[in-house]
Amino acid sequence: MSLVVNHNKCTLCEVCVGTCPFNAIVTENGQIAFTAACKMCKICIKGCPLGAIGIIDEVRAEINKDEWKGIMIYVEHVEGNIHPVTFELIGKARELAAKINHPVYALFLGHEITKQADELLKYGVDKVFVYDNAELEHFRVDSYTAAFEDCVKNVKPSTILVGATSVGRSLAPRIATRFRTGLTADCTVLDVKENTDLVQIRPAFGGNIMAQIITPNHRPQMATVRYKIMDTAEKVENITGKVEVCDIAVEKLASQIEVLGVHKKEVVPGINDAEVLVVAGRGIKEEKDMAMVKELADLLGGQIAVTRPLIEAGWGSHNQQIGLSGRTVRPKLLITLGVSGAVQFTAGMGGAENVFAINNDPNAAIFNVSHYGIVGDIYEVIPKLIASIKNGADISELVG
Ligand SMILES: Cc1cc2nc3c(=O)[nH]c(=O)nc-3n(C[C@H](O)[C@H](O)[C@H](O)COP(=O)(O)OP(=O)(O)OC[C@H]3O[C@@H](n4cnc5c(N)ncnc54)[C@H](O)[C@@H]3O)c2cc1C
Repeated sequence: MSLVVNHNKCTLCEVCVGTCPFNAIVTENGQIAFTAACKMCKICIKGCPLGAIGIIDEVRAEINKDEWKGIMIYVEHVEGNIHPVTFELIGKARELAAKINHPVYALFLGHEITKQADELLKYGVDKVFVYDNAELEHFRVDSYTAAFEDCVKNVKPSTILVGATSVGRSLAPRIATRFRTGLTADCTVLDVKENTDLVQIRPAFGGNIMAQIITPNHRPQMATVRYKIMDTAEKVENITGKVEVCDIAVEKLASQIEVLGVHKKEVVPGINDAEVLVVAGRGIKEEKDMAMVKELADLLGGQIAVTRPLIEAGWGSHNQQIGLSGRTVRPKLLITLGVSGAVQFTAGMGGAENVFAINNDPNAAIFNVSHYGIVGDIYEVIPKLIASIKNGADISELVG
């Protein structure tokens, strides 16, 4: 369905412009026009004093899926230092591409980055499209969107995968809007059908269902994937891929954003990169008991993470929270202390190599996703664990 204006009736009174709650109606070239912000609420139809706005059923143009080929990943980087989520996206793209016999593409935008593009070829990318341009030195979303759009128009990839990072979450919806296509955020599983439709699977309704989303009538298909969800691509023995440096008119990269300066944030090791995590849950009764959790984490050379109730209690910072509304982690060892194992929590820890749960409820869901478990009171078990580590207990098997 779409809205149409009968220009014989319309007198450009602009009542519709004023009544649209989404500011989606504009006067363009002396005519009323609807922008992409239109939500089809139809208030304008009722509000038009001349009855000049109507609705028509659109005949959906059939998409020729054969015209769209390749799985493209967006290369996230800061000054050429490639973010590890990129290699995870390549790993998934290679797996999907092998199923449908498509090539794997990488899109690399920035300035003085062409040399680093070779690094991507080592991971089995068939072609790296590089836009190496002074206008792309800093991440300015309008310039990056323009270059991204240019590449998608020229290459016509069937699927685009972007890391669900701050940059990716800002860029991917803009590209989806430009191509009027679908975008599924924070996918946890991706698969592809024989007809090249991407099966995008992600938790929905607070993690209570796993939604399967497909984009059967549009191309490209787009998904964002969180860091630490997919496996990193293996390096290939024989590099066969190529780097293609792309030209784009400088005017297309014009930006409304002026970068006045760049202040680098101090890099604080986060729970995402920790090899050992000790997770405190609501089984911890008082804030002072966090000292016991810290002692255990320190002895194991690890970091403290928490469940959401502890953030709400103010006992941890948001960047320590694991789960659906927190971080995704993949440590070698994850010890949970008084954590029930709600789906919203376990959604963020599925990739942990060894999960060791301590809980006094033998029926706690956490035991369904743990490799080792102790049914017991954390206030008895943790001091014993700390004492035995201090006495030289060998935990190397767990920590890898
Ligand atoms: C949309 C949405 C998003 C959410 N996102 C997140 C998220 O990202 N991360 C997150 O963590 N939660 C999230 N939640 C909340 C989530 O549903 C759970 O409420 C939360 O994970 C429970 O935390 P918990 O396991 O610490 O507490 P509880 O569920 O209260 O579990 C405490 C556990 O400790 C055990 N216990 C108590 N005392 C002891 C003891 N002395 N010794 C041993 N064991 C003991 C109990 O048996 C129990 O199993 C979200 C919820 C919603 C609705």
